[in-house]
Amino acid sequence: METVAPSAVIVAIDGPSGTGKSSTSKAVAAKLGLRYLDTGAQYRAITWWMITNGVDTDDPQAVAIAAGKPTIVSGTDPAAPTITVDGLDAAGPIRTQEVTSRVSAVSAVPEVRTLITDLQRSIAAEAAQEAEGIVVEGRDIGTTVLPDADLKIFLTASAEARAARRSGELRGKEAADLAATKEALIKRDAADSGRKTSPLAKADDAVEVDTTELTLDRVIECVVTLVEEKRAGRK
Ligand SMILES: Nc1ncnc2c1ncn2[C@@H]1O[C@H](COP(=O)(O)OP(=O)(O)O)[C@@H](O)[C@H]1O
Ligand SMILES: Nc1ccn([C@@H]2O[C@H](COP(=O)(O)OP(=O)(O)O)[C@@H](O)[C@H]2O)c(=O)n1
Repeated sequence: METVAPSAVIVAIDGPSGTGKSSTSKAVAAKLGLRYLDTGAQYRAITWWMITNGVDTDDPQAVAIAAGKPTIVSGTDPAAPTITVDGLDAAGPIRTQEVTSRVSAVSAVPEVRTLITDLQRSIAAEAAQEAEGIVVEGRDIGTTVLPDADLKIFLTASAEARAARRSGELRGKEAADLAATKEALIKRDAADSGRKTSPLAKADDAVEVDTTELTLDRVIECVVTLVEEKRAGRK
């Protein structure tokens, strides 16, 4: 029988791009001594591998055939999360506009989702056994990857607020104007929400938090309180 640390807590945080999933999840995990997993980084990593290995990301069959080839490893320290592909540091390359524009097509391929979902579940199981638990952020964590999570959060925010946050992060030659950022973001949300396999969706039992008018600190505080309430309720 699996041994799970008695206090281990599994937190799923989902939502569209720019709602604050990564910032919130990292901070909550750091504050509460939990591990942290950025599942979007894993889909970005496999997409980066497809691009650098000449796989046509618009060809689902080609992506499916290649899906098992790269080895993706995620480091789950919230203070310094890492991601490698075949031993190479992928943290920088996975954030390019090219990867961002192709990741929805790659992540919609069922073979890709099966492989990455299995990887995510094994990382979460390890964190529940060997650590205090984990905060896992993505699009389908509460609905599909970890349906038995102790706490599920679904973050939302207006498209305007999300685009403003995202374009504030872009620098130099990759800087896009606000309208273009908003358009790209809405297109990616539509692809992620509309795909057949495990679309972006709020789980029925998730707590929805609209972050449009909230500071990041306020969102973090709110999620920390919810996790603490969960832990207290189990004692
Ligand atoms: N509530 C908030 N108010 C203002 N800015 C925020 C808020 N939450 C996150 N941000 C900022 O928005 C950007 C995107 O946040 P991020 O956590 O990467 O979102 P996601 O992981 O959902 O795409 C970051 O620059 C972050 O600092
Ligand atoms: N659990 C997840 C996480 C991400 N993804 C895919 O990966 C992409 C990148 O996710 P991300 O979290 O890095 O995106 P941002 O919101 O940070 O821009 C998403 O647009 C989805 O296509 C997914 O399909 N399922």
